[in-house]
Amino acid sequence: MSLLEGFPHLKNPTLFISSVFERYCSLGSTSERGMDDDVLSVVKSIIPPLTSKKHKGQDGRIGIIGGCQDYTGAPYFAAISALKVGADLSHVFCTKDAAAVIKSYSPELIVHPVLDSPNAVEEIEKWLPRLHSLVVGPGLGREDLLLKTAKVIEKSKAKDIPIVIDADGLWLATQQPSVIQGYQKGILTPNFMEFTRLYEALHHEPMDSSDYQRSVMQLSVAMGNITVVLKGERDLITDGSKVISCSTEGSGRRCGGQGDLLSGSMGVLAHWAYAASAAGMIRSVNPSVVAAFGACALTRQCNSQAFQQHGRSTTTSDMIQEIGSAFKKLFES
Ligand SMILES: NC(=O)C1=CN([C@@H]2O[C@H](COP(=O)(O)OP(=O)(O)OC[C@H]3O[C@@H](n4cnc5c(N)ncnc54)[C@H](O)[C@@H]3O)[C@@H](O)[C@H]2O)[C@@H](O)CC1
Ligand SMILES: Nc1ncnc2c1ncn2[C@@H]1O[C@H](COP(=O)(O)OP(=O)(O)OP(=O)(O)O)[C@@H](O)[C@H]1O
Ligand SMILES: [Mg+2]
Repeated sequence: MSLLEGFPHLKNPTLFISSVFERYCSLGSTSERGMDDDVLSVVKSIIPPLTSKKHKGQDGRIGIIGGCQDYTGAPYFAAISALKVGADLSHVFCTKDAAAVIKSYSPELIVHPVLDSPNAVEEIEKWLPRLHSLVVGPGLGREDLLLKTAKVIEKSKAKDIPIVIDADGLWLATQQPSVIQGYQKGILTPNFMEFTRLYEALHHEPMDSSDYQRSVMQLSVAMGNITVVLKGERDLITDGSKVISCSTEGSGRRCGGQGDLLSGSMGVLAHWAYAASAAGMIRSVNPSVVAAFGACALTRQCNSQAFQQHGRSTTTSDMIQEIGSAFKKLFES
């Protein structure tokens, strides 16, 4: 379908983008394919052009907070995915013993072994003015590091930086919802278990598993209308006003690490979406929702492409190899 079909009166692309989004949000589930196309067109509009006029760093300096003795893969997957999506620099803030391991996976990442140092918050705070967005949680663990992380989140909010909270960052949000509650540039990306824990902590009752759309909307509202992405067979995305779903075809392969690819990608897209919004290129659309949809579609497309080649042996590293071509197929064609 032509993008302007149904909107012949709209000449202004900004208004057009707002309108397709409104139309998407208010439709039922019967024409999801067309709706996906409409939201994808909004995502396309936030992607910065590649020009010779830019300096290194302008398309994104992303920080990942996570990486401890047990988990080194998760922060690596998130950080390398951010680079592969198009960020210029990707920083990982992890513990000392995780740092050497993460560095050895890739020379492309900047790795700061600070998380378990006594002045961790100050060490990370130094970098915040140089970061465009933060992804908190992949491979962070659930121990005392969480307390330091809560302080970093507070400092980042004060600087108005988009913050994606995933994995063990969601454990922290479950213990202490106020750390992110009401912060409009915050995005939560729970899997089913993480969502259930968070829902039950906030609502003090079991979740109604017959109506996930309602539950995800309720959670977003309880969290002060921040954007929540419930990952699953269809990813449900809401900022508490409407629920949109992403059902880009993936595969039946559920290897660990796909969520890290998702949160790392979302970190970059959140920066781009908020930059596009600040420049007046998108209006009446929540940039967090746009970023969330883009990252979900991309992750699922990577999964589908990797599965076509590797079948049951597909791993997250295979999906990361597909980021370039999946991005091109979804957003640049
Ligand atoms: N290679 C790595 O280093 C990886 C580390 N990871 C890290 O591992 C830590 C724990 O993450 P988890 O995702 O395991 O945390 P959770 O405590 O949320 O565990 C989820 C568990 O629930 C199960 N589950 C998921 N969906 C379900 C559903 N619909 N119904 C029933 N059970 C379901 C999963 O099998 C998993 O064991 C995090 O720090 C995370 O970042 C993961 O990101 C995976 C990759
Ligand atoms: N049943 C499913 N069908 C298709 N895609 C799915 C399904 N479940 C999850 N996904 C996709 O996989 C991606 C990661 O979701 P998942 O629930 O595996 O996250 P996670 O448990 O946090 O992963 P990780 O192992 O990285 O922590 C999401 O983009 C989601 O769209
Ligand atoms: Mg996860």
